[in-house]
Amino acid sequence: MLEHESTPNTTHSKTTGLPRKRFYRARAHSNPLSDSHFPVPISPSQFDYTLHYPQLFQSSDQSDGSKKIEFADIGCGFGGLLISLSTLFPNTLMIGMELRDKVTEYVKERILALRTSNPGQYNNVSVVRTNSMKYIPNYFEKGQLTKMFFLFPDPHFKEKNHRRRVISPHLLDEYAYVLRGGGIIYTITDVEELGVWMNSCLENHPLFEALSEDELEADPVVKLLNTATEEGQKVARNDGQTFRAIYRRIAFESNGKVKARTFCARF
Ligand SMILES: C[S@@+](CC[C@H](N)C(=O)[O-])C[C@H]1O[C@@H](n2cnc3c(N)ncnc32)[C@H](O)[C@@H]1O
Repeated sequence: MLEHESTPNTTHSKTTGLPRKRFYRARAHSNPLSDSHFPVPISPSQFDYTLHYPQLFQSSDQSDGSKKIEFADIGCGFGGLLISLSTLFPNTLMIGMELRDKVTEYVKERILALRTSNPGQYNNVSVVRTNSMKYIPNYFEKGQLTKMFFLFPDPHFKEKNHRRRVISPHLLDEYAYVLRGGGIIYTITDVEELGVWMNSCLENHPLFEALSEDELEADPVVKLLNTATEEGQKVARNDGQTFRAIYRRIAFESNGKVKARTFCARF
C-alpha cells in the first residue's frame, strides 16, 4: 500500500540567504507495518552467502567461510551508497535492505551490470528485499555489523505514523545488538523534524555516543552521505538543507566498564 504524505518545504538559498519557497513535495511511502510476503532466512546462519556473493563464496581457492556482512544500508533505495562503498571498502561485505520489490530488482540488475563491466569488482555488494523493521535479527548476529546506514529515510510526518520510522528507541535496541562495539550508525535527512527525532533517539539511548567533530572530519564515509545516494543528489540539486546524526555503539569490557574508543573507519 502506498501512502502519500506531503510537507511544506521552505529552505533558504545558500547564495542569497533568502527563504526559497517550494511548494508541497509529495513523498510516496511504503507501509513497513503491513504484511509482506518474501523469503526471510530463519537465522543469520541460513543466509545464503553463495547466492549473494558468488565470486567470493563459490570457488574454493577464493572462498572465505568466516567472512560476514559488515555494512548494512537500511532502505537502500536505488543503491548509490552501496556502489560507492563497494570500491572504497573492497574487502568488506555489504548489503542493502529494501522494502520495495521493483527497486530491489533494479539494484540487483545494477550490481550485476557493474560486475560484468568491471571484472573483479563489486563482488562484495548485494541487496535483499526485506522489511528491516521486522527482520534485522534474521540477517545479522550479535556484534556482526560495523556500520549501519539510514540515509534519507521515509519521514512519516503524521504523529500516528511515527511508529513506522526506521529509527526509534525500540529499534535502536535491535541495532545496538547487531552492531559491534565501536560500530557506527549514520543517519541523514532533509526533513528537520525527522533529523531532530533521529538525533534525540540516538542521544538518549544508553548504548550510543556521538562522534566528535574530529572523528567526523576524518571519516571518508561521512562525505558520501550527501552525495552518494539518489535521494541525497535530489536534495542537493534543490539546494536543500540536510541534518545528520552519527553515533557510535559504545563498547564495553567484560567487567562492564566502557572500553576506550577502539574502532575507527577502515579503508
Ligand atoms: C526516501 S528513500 C531513500 C533511499 C536511499 N537511502 C537514498 O538515500 O536514496 C527510503 C527508502 O527506504 C525504503 N524503506 C522504507 N521502510 C523500509 C523498511 N522497513 N525496510 C526496508 N526498506 C524500507 C523505501 O522503500 C525507500 O526506498
